[in-house]
Amino acid sequence: MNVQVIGGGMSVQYPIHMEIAGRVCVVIGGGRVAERKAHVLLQAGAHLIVIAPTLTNLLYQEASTGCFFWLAQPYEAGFLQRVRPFLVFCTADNRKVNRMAAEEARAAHALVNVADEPGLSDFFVPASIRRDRFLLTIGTGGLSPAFSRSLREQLEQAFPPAFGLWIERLSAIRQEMKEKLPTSDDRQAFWRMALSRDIMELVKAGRLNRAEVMIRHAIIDFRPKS
Ligand SMILES: C[C@@]1(CC(=O)O)c2cc3[nH]c(cc4nc(cc5[nH]c(cc(n2)[C@H]1CCC(=O)O)[C@@](C)(CC(=O)O)[C@@H]5CCC(=O)O)C(CC(=O)O)=C4CCC(=O)O)c(CCC(=O)O)c3CC(=O)O
Ligand SMILES: NC(=O)C1=CN([C@@H]2O[C@H](COP(=O)(O)OP(=O)(O)OC[C@H]3O[C@@H](n4cnc5c(N)ncnc54)[C@H](O)[C@@H]3O)[C@@H](O)[C@H]2O)C=CC1
Repeated sequence: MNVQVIGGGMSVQYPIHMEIAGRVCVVIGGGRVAERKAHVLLQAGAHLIVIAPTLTNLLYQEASTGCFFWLAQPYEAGFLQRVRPFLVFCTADNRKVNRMAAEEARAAHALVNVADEPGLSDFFVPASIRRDRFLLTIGTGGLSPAFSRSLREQLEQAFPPAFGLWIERLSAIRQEMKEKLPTSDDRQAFWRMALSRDIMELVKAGRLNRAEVMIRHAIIDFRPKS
């Protein structure tokens, strides 16, 4: 079969929320940047290995309680070939070490993030707001990480903890609607109508019961096309 690869050439990034639970991920370096990357990896359930001669105090405590495996030494060539990780983060404060590790990671078919040379990265880490399964991410294509952070700080308060519970409730109603409305077009029309601004305001105010009642009223009023 003759397969043609079509497209490519655009220099904007593809947004993706990745499942990494149980996958082996390696962070090289144990400083402030490593700490940020490691925490998001641990939250997502990665099997984390950190390779660094020194750790921040917080990472040291976490390593001591078994949150991740700490290889307490400088990065050594050959390690990534043996471990074959899924994701590799090069965050040493040494450009040569990061470059060498990135090259080896790529040879081992891992996806690589290089903290001091964005041009060598397969992906960037966005700023994020998480409320359980709800996840909002912000990126600038590497142009201004400080802007990503500042916007994240400004948006935090617009997403109260109730968001996590709310999407769990929506998921339950969604399952019910799959039975009530058999066609995908009707379900799409229903949710576009039901998730109104009023509902969003109720959720933001933590009034989840009231918001759910309004959605359930919308179910009664909804007239499917098919
Ligand atoms: C390309 C990318 C690669 C990657 O790391 O994935 C990258 C690269 C670099 N960052 C640098 C600096 C800073 N990074 C931050 C903060 C964050 N950086 C993050 C991501 C990313 N940073 C990716 C692009 C994301 C995007 O597209 O916007 C965040 C969002 C996520 C996270 O790291 O977890 C996290 C905020 C988390 C939060 O709080 O919400 C701050 C602000 C601060 O710390 O206050 C500064 C100082 C100010 C400044 O320089 O802007 C430098 C120069 C280093 C140097 O000068 O030595 C490089 C290298 C270069 O640009 O050459
Ligand atoms: N991408 C990003 O978000 C950012 C990237 N940076 C860049 O990231 C790098 C790290 O910054 P910080 O974490 O603030 O530095 P840091 O000084 O807090 O930590 C450096 C870490 O690298 C480790 N290290 C040094 N040599 C090593 C080796 N051979 N093998 C393994 N680990 C080694 C040290 O033990 C230490 O844990 C710098 O190059 C900095 O320019 C800085 C800020 C943000």
